[in-house]
Amino acid sequence: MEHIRLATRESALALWQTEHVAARLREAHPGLEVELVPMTTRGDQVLDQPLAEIGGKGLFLKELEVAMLEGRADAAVHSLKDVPMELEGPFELAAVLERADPFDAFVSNRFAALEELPFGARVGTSSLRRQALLRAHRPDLALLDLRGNVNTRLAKLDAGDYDAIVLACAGLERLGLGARIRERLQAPRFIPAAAQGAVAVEIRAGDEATRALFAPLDHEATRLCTRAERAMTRLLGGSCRVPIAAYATISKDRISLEGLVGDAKSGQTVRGYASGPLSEPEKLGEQVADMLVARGADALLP
Ligand SMILES: NCc1[nH]cc(CCC(=O)O)c1CC(=O)O
Repeated sequence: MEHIRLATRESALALWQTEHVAARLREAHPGLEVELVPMTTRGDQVLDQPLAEIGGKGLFLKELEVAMLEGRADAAVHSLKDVPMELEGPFELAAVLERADPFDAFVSNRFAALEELPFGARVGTSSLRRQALLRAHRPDLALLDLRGNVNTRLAKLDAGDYDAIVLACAGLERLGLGARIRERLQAPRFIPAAAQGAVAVEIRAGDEATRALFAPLDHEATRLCTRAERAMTRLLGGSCRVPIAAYATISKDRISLEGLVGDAKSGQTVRGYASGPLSEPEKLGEQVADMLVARGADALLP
């Protein structure tokens, strides 16, 4: 193969991530011609409704998958966080790149940390997981919906619509906006969404030539951690409609997984934790999912 076309969303973050994949590909295969094929998705178009309400899995994937099926693209680059826990149709993941900062960022023009917000402050986020975690720590806050790409969200904060907003550190840093992070909301206090901070490459299932091109970009530790996180989330019926958090780390030859199920309205949370061998990340995900259910998570799930 001398030429490869990468489907991408048109947001600044998506373009950065796809340019990053393109650069890594050119580095791994000198002489390979890499072309970007930008497009918009339904998730980018419908901005007046919370994602949890638009529903439909893979809101950010469909148009990119159609482009692959119609032969207009050979691969699609996604934030793995936005990829459904189970890929639908004839697709597979060819690579999961090394994860950037997996945590959420507290961003504010007036306050240096979540704990410094005054009683009843207005915080913007439309992620049910972030709402549940914010409620759990600060039941007094007024949580307001906030949609749109990273720059749109920052513009709404700057316009004074919110006292603070919460979004992914990885997205801010990739866009050169790391200086806007006032506090990193780290685990175990704040657990991220499955695969937050990881970029993945999707291809047509069985396309071995394309899969081989991406093999050098795959990062084993990130792949193992995100497999455990995604298995746990999938077993709990996870989508954007439920506040589910999952975060795995590797130390030596063990993988550890922290899981959480919450309720965005009440701020109630159930937590679970386990560790296991590197060879069975899905089994670890299943163990933590079972633990969460045994501790009452099903009462919080729809
Ligand atoms: N849901 C949108 C989305 N998908 C991935 C990221 C950030 C980058 C990443 O997690 O890899 C974001 C923005 C955000 O959550 O603030």
